Amino acid sequence: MSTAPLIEFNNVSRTFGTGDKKVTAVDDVSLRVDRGEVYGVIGFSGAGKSTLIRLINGLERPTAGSVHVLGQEISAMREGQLTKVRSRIGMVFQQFNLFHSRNVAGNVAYPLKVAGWKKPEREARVEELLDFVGLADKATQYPEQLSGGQKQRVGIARALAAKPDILLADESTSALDPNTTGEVLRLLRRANEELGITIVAITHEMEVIRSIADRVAVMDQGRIVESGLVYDVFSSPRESKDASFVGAALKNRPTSEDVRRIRGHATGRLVVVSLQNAGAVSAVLGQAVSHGVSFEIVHGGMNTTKNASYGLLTLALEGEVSAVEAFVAALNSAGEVQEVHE
Ligand SMILES: Nc1ncnc2c1ncn2[C@@H]1O[C@H](COP(=O)(O)OP(=O)(O)OP(=O)(O)O)[C@@H](O)[C@H]1O
Repeated sequence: MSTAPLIEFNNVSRTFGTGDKKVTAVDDVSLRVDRGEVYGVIGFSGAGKSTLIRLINGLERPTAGSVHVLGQEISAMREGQLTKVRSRIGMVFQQFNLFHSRNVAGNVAYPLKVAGWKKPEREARVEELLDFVGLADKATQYPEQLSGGQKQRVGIARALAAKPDILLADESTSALDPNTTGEVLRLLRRANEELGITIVAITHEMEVIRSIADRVAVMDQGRIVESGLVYDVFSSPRESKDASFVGAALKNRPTSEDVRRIRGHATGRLVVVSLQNAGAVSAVLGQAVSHGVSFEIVHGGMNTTKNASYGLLTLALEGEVSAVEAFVAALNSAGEVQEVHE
């Protein structure tokens, strides 16, 4: 099997407007998404996530750089050539975008009709998909009769219908309540694991990245400020070069705002310790008294990603300078310690 990435961005920028009104929505982004992975992109509103996803299916064109999808340079294609590549990309939307005049089966069948599937094959495929998303009993119902989570499951079945290679999920759970969010995320994860589909999920919700992504890119003002395996990005106590609020929030590292709040009640040396080996860290914390040090946990906690736990604790340490120094050294042997800069 080819090891070429399924999606590759090379120094891609997309600007809108000119002069004073110029906005750089995507700024010199390079990334690659491999076959079979779930790639998450997280950032606040306006970070450039939607523009990035639209560059993948050719709805936007870069102002600079190139975008390759499924081995073809999509950014260099004429409109007419895009149809074929787009037929191999499914998309799930925040607002579901279902056809209200069609029932559930009709919505799922739609892309198959467009792709020219014959009726018997279409019907068999729709049945298979509704089974997969757990809505076999809702085939003849209409979207307005469904809950938000059910609507999104129809959206996912429709996106998977024509057996695409790539699924783009654009804030797929942002319109849902927490319970339903879990249900939809579990379904996306199954689509990846059981059907082998490559997923690119853009979101402002950490929960989405934590539960389904293998790798994550943190986007801020059009740039990717940090990227890597979710576990590595979330568990590293280091601040990124372009320390961003998103990055701090992702890792549960205190922002300067948090530090000001912490300083309202805690004195002492502030350190962040990584909980990659939580048992070892607890053991050291248990020895604080014998070091002549007292500590207060002022920020952080444990979290879980798709396949591991991680966490960062921020501690305020009190005691003689040398005692605190020795205690920090002991902590550092259990989990990486970083000072909190104020
Ligand atoms: N067609 C356009 N014309 C002008 N500016 C645009 C256009 N599309 C996006 N932008 C601007 O580019 C920046 C990035 O927008 P984008 O929608 O990609 O961000 P986002 O992270 O997806 O945010 P949101 O979640 O709010 O959609 C914003 O400042 C936005 O106003």
